[in-house]
Amino acid sequence: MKITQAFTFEAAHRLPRVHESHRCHRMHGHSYRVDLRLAGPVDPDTGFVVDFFDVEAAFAPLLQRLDHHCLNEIEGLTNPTAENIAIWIWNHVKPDLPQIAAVTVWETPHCWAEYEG
Ligand SMILES: Nc1nc2c(c(=O)[nH]1)N=C([C@H](O)[C@H](O)COP(=O)(O)OP(=O)(O)OP(=O)(O)O)CN2
Ligand SMILES: [Zn+2]
Repeated sequence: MKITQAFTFEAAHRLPRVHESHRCHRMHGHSYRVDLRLAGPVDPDTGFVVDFFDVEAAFAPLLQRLDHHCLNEIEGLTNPTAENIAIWIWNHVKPDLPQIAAVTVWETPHCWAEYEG
């Protein structure tokens, strides 16, 4: 069974590795969405793979580090592409949510990166 919980945060970033003529070289912001997908058996007692409340609690400290921050200033996110943000979230959330199966980072409603570990 797979379950997914979505979160949103606002953040600023710039992409230091693109050419200075690329508009994303300049500081700008996005309303990000993060989907955490978890996979595993349904517990016959609870009916849950994982309680959504537990997913929320596990992700809360990371959300706090991301929301209304400049992503480039976060350790491990000096090049904060959607791909690198997805990997960073995976690496930080995996110890508390071992059932994690995919992290999807939506930079805009049309562009996203999905990491499956
Ligand atoms: N593979 C990737 N390509 C790009 C990434 C990325 O993370 N991975 N990131 C960017 C920039 O961050 C850029 O800001 C993306 O936003 P954009 O698609 O330009 O959308 P905007 O909302 O900023 O612009 P509109 O076209 O006006 O909606 C670029 N490439
Ligand atoms: Zn951007």
